[in-house]
Amino acid sequence: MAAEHQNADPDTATVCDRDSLANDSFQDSFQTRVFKIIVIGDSNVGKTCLTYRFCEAKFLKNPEATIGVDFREKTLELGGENIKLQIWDTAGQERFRKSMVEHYYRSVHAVIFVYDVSNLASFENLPEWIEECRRHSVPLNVPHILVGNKCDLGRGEVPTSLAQRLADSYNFPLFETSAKDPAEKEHVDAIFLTLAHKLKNHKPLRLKQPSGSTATPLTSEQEEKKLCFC
Ligand SMILES: Nc1nc2c(ncn2[C@@H]2O[C@H](COP(=O)(O)OP(=O)(O)OP(=O)(O)O)[C@@H](O)[C@H]2O)c(=O)[nH]1
Repeated sequence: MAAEHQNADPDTATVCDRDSLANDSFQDSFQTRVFKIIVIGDSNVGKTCLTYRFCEAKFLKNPEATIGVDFREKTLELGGENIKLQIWDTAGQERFRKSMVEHYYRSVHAVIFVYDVSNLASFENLPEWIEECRRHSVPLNVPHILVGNKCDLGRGEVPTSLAQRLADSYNFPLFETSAKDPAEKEHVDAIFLTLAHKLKNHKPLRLKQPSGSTATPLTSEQEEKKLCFC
């Protein structure tokens, strides 16, 4: 199985949030605060490619449909503090979500909703994804972001004005970008950086070290990579 598309073991994947209190970040052994971000939306909108673009700074060619969940991690240095984003890339296809849905939403710190600007149905389905979050008790006060992906294909199906109206109605920030277009890399980074800044100030530092926090990211090399945006 390719390292970049390894599906997480549900048991392993939930260790970190099982041990953390709801909506509290926890510190890993390197004194880094860890935050869980879930990426949700219809199948094929580019959730995997967006996550990969941010974590690996590349466009993932020929991704397979996500089964259950993949997760990746990236550590950022913000204002002298290490912030680790643990990004849960969830399956859009219903048949691949069933057994995992409860895990996605548990102890989540932020939510990214993705639609495809060239696919109106993926935009029209957003309220259902938002409703699913509510059903699983994701607190309203955790940061939520709306992302229109595939802007390289044009916004013919979902103009910015339409997307902005929906974003305003929920009071979510809106980003439009492309995981494919290398020139959009900074915009993709900006999505995750915006969240990291919000999360950094969101909760006081939690000092307790969770026992057995052995969640395994897709690749270990991501942990080594640190971006300094100070
Ligand atoms: N043109 C274009 N294609 C993209 C972009 N992002 C992703 N794709 C393509 O869209 C398809 C689906 O991408 P994925 O990232 O696997 O989509 P997903 O939302 O993770 O899909 P599921 O795993 O089924 O939920 C692939 O063929 C990608 O190459 C983009 O920004 N522009």
